[in-house]
Amino acid sequence: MPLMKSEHPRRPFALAVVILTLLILAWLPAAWWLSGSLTRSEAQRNVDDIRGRRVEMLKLQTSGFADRWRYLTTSPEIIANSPAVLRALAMPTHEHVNEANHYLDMLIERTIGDTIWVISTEGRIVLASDADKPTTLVGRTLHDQPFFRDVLKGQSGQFFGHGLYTGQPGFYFSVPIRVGSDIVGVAAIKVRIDTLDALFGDPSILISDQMGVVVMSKVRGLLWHTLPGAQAISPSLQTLRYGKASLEPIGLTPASSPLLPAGLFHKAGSETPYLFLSQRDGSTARLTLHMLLPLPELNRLPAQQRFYFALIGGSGALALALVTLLLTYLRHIKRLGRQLADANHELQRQADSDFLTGCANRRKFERMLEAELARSHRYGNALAVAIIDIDFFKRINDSYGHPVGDAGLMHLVRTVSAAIREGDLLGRIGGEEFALMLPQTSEQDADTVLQRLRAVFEAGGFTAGEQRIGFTVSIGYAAAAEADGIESLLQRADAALYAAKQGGRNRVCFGAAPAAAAQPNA
Ligand SMILES: Nc1nc2c(ncn2[C@@H]2O[C@H](COP(=O)(O)OP(=O)(O)OP(=O)(O)O)[C@@H](O)[C@H]2O)c(=O)[nH]1
Repeated sequence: MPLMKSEHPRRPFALAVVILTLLILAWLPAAWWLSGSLTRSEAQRNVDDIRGRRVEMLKLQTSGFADRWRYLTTSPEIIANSPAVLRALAMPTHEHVNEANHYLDMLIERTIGDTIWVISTEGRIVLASDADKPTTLVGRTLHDQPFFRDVLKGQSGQFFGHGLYTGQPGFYFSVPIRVGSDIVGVAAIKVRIDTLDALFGDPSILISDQMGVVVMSKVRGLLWHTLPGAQAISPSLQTLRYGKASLEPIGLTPASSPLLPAGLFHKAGSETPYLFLSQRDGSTARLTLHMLLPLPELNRLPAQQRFYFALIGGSGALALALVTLLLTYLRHIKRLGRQLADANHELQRQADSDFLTGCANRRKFERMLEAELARSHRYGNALAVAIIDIDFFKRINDSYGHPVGDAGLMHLVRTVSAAIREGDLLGRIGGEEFALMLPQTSEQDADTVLQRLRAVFEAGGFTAGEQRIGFTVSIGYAAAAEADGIESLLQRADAALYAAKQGGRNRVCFGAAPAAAAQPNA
């Protein structure tokens, strides 16, 4: 029997690699999903944070703008009731006109407006905040402009349009100037889109009018474009109000990427997600402030997901590898331990066995006899020991050769082993000398067993090649006495064997104990 089982040492690790590969294949999709949801929730947190801050900012901008707008819209009423203006209209002397122009100049400074005009009922500008400037429109006629024509008919309020002479777009606020029930003129104030632009430092802010058209944006590409949800405007009205026959939509579509938080937009032609916020104040009911903020950092979400995947997937795979290898290693160590124990057991068996016949050798036989003799002394059990020796064995060796002699020895072991009980033990204690231990066996029982054995050898034989070879055995035995150690017991059996040989061989002799020694359970 080989000392170690010939298991290939790499096999458990090959199995571990297969298991690990399967585990990693199952783990990777889970890690990808995990990294996606981690990226998404982190992006959601960031966007919520930005949205919260930007909404506050937009509210502040809107309320600041609304204050200025309110003052702008109430200015025409102040002008219409100004004594200086009324005086200049009633009595347009050089002095009254100068005084009124000076007043209008002071007033415009306090608003975000660009120009104040007082227009006569014929539509001619008679007073202006910029009357002393070369670019002034004093003396020009505005009778076709809605902010004059409609106001003269009794309407008043806010108008959007393009300057008749400058072509510049802007908002006009105008009211009729009354003396008693008569309309004696129109007070108007204009604020240019450019001026509104300059009010806002933030390029992400834009303003739309009540039609949903962008009327103020620092980003030129957005100006005069329509926002999502804008009203349909007829081409004629578009030309009249905005000086354009067609208005393009701004091109915002809701962004739908699995990694992006909800509520973001894409602008046509750009991959960058945008945050779009709107804020309206009651006093600027016809204007809405918006914030269109690009969030380029969100373009990195796929890269971030890949990074998390590398991190989560990699560390998970590493942990799986370590656990799998550790478990495999522990299993391997356990298996090696088992193999070592088996090998030790086998070594012990071989150390205790006779190399030729496989029965117990002298060392083992004496150890077992020692233990059995101690048991016999402790419990008073009977114990018999016999020594069996082949008669004229030398002749077999000499006649047929040593290998045939060996076969004879093996025949003896086979024959004796088949004839004895399970608790009995046969050991080879010399060249062709065997000892037989018979526990729980009295002298008489031993005699019976040994006589039968002797007879079996006498009648039987073994085959070597073509030959049938027989031999007889001589047996000497002794029964354990109280004072016996294994030496004295074996000595008596040996002396009995000697007697059997002397007595003519092929016989069984008993080696009685000295008279003083009592024999248990004889
Ligand atoms: N084939 C073989 N022969 C062995 C072995 N061990 C001892 N012998 C032989 O056993 C023989 C013992 O011879 P002797 O002691 O003269 O005894 P015997 O020929 O059996 O004669 P008696 O015992 O007096 O009947 C010797 O020739 C040994 O060489 C062994 O392992 N194999």
